Amino acid sequence: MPLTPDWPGLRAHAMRLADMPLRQLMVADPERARDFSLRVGPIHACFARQRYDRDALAALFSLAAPLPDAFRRQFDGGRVNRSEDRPALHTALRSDLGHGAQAEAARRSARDARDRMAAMVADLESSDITDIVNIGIGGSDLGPRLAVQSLAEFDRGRFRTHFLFNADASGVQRLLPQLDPARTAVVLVSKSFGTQETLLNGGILKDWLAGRGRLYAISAATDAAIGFGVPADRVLPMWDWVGGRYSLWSAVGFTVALALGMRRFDELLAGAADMDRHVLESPPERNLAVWHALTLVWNRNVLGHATHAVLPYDERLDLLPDYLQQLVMESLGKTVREDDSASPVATVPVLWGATGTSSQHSFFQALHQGSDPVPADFIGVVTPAHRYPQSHSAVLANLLAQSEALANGSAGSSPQKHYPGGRPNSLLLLDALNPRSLGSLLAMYEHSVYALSVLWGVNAFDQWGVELGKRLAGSLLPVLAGERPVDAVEDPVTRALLGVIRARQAD
Ligand SMILES: O=P(O)(O)OC[C@H]1O[C@H](O)[C@H](O)[C@@H](O)[C@@H]1O
Repeated sequence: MPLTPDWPGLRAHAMRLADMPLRQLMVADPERARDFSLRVGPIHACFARQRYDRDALAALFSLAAPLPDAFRRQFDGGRVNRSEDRPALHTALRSDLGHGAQAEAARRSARDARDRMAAMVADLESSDITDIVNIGIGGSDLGPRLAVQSLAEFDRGRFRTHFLFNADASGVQRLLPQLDPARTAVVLVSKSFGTQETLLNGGILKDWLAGRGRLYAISAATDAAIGFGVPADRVLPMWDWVGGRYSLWSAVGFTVALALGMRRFDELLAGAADMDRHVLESPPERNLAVWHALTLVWNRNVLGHATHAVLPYDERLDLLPDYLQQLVMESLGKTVREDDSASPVATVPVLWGATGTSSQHSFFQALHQGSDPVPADFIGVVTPAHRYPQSHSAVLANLLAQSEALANGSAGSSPQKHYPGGRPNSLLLLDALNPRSLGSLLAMYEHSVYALSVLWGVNAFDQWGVELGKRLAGSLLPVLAGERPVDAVEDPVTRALLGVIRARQAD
């Protein structure tokens, strides 16, 4: 049963704790820092700075009853994507925990694709190709770009990698002069092979290659990719049972494998598989994804916080907030439940964020003294990959200080200098940032998102909300190209704006 606004006792707990300073919760329960923490593989998670105590937490965990079965259903290939009547078997791309024919068949396809991908990586390595251009958007871009960027220390340097994602061709214009078409491999990543941005950039690059270099595609629409001009033996598969934002673990990670090598790519998958096992086999109270999801429910539905920040204290994780925005907001940005009823409770918070320490010098003022408390996930890395220990100590000191300051606040000498505190946050500390720990971290968020979708009763695996804008853009394209008159546009505001654009372009 999805959540309803009258969950037993939760609001009563929240009211009981409403006036209690977060600092007081620590004083009242000296074991809290230890007991509100969880270690899973390379991740130490700390929930001690959330606005709940043991009794409230116990009540919150009572919501987790449906989750173990729901996880099992997803891993086994149950049709958890109800609106499209499909399973969501991204877990079969990296672990062998799913039972039954569906999961087994998915694993077989995934293994075949991985082996073909490994052969293609080896073939490219022994070629004279120097540059890889990955073209995709959303789930066909953010995962590979995040992995390549955040794991740059593991890049073997065999290829230079580039990413084109936006319809805005400024990126293409800047990139092409740096490349030699004869030594460039273009990788088109598109599950649907119908995405406007990808086809636009792909078309430009295909013309520029003019038969030189190499063209690859990763797609579930193999025929469309071949029709576009990609040789059949250079098309790697995707499947309708993997959502774009859950697809890093598939051949969508081709560019990651080219940058880091297959061994590192397999480590990324192994890290995700470690988290899969943890999530599937741990009881809710010791289950990191469940605890993470319930904490979000507490902050969103019980305390009413409308936004949530992700604050990685490591510049290599610069793209993580963007990646999680798609994962969380595209999966959970829905208010109609799977049975078509309207959700009686709020669902996804606006997720946003940026790396510390730089964001401390931009938006942290509002986090400390703004009118809306913003719950946050602080993400830190214990051991750096560089040889500047003083800098790293500074980063960790700031991470710990900000988490503490937001939670505890401080009485000021004047109202202007008063820090109210009471701003809840969690910490996720990775031992080090490497393929395995990144895989575990991303998989944890995936499972947390799925748990939330079960609790809210929404489908985490469709994204109907993005279609209307695409349709409208498609109908405006001929007008902008001058093939249809502006007058044919129905909406008066769009019509007026098109008039302005036309007039300016004619100047
Ligand atoms: O991989 P593609 O089919 O090109 O899709 C790329 C992206 O575009 C769509 O608009 C969806 O909102 C995303 O979920 C998807 O990842």
